[in-house]
Amino acid sequence: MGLLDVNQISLHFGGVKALSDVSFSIEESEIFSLIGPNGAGKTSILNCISGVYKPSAGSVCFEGKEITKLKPYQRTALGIARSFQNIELFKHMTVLDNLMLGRHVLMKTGILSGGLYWGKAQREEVEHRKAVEEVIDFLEIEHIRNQPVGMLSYGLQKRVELGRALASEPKLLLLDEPMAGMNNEEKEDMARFILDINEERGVTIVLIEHDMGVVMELSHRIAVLDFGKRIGYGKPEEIQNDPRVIEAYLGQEAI
Ligand SMILES: Nc1ncnc2c1ncn2[C@@H]1O[C@H](COP(=O)(O)OP(=O)(O)OP(=O)(O)O)[C@@H](O)[C@H]1O
Repeated sequence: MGLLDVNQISLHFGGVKALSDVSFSIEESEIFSLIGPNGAGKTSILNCISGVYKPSAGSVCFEGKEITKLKPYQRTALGIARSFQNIELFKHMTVLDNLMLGRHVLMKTGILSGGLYWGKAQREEVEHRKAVEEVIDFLEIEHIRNQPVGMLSYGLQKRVELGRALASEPKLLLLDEPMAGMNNEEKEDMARFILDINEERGVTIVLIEHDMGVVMELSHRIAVLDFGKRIGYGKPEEIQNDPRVIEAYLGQEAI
């Protein structure tokens, strides 16, 4: 049993088989990448893990408990956080406020009880602020903490989105193309943050990324998808030497 077990999941949209009988197991503290051509089913898997999609068959287990039927917010509360392929932040709000929203799932005092127990709510607010300030330090975004997110460069917005996911103190972080659209310097920064999140904060990471240099360098293990099927599974060097993977994906990338 791993931290996350995906057991024989299939996902159909009408006649389209987005996923067919896909299984893998992710160990605690791993960086695990999902790779494959466009439309192979990578984002669909992330959606089945985060609860946006319910698989047509199969199950998803987190820390040994089945979560297949849980709603996305219930999975977030268990410690599963994600970033999106297209940035999904509140653009008119500041960096700080966006990160505070990331803590929402951990807040015990609601608006009503906050009114009734003012002292308790205030203490909780201070604690959340402290945790968010720590994420701001970690991601080196002090200088933009009070700026509206919509004013920031694309690379910084991606970093803030990562920060919002981190603010919920996840055990498992799902990253869907965190480096897409970035220049080389921004990519290097993002790769360093992903490594630090994994090594220093002990967060297990599922990464979807098209840059094979980044994938092979960061990943402990990889699953390769093609037309919704798992065609490769193993350590980076095993994947790089797997004839089926080379034929379906890596060879095509090289061309
Ligand atoms: N909501 C949906 N409705 C219908 N078909 C969908 C839906 N979501 C995904 N699909 C289909 O499922 C298949 C897998 O898509 P998915 O987005 O998971 O692939 P991907 O590997 O993430 O691709 P990319 O690298 O382009 O993001 C595709 O054929 C896609 O068109």
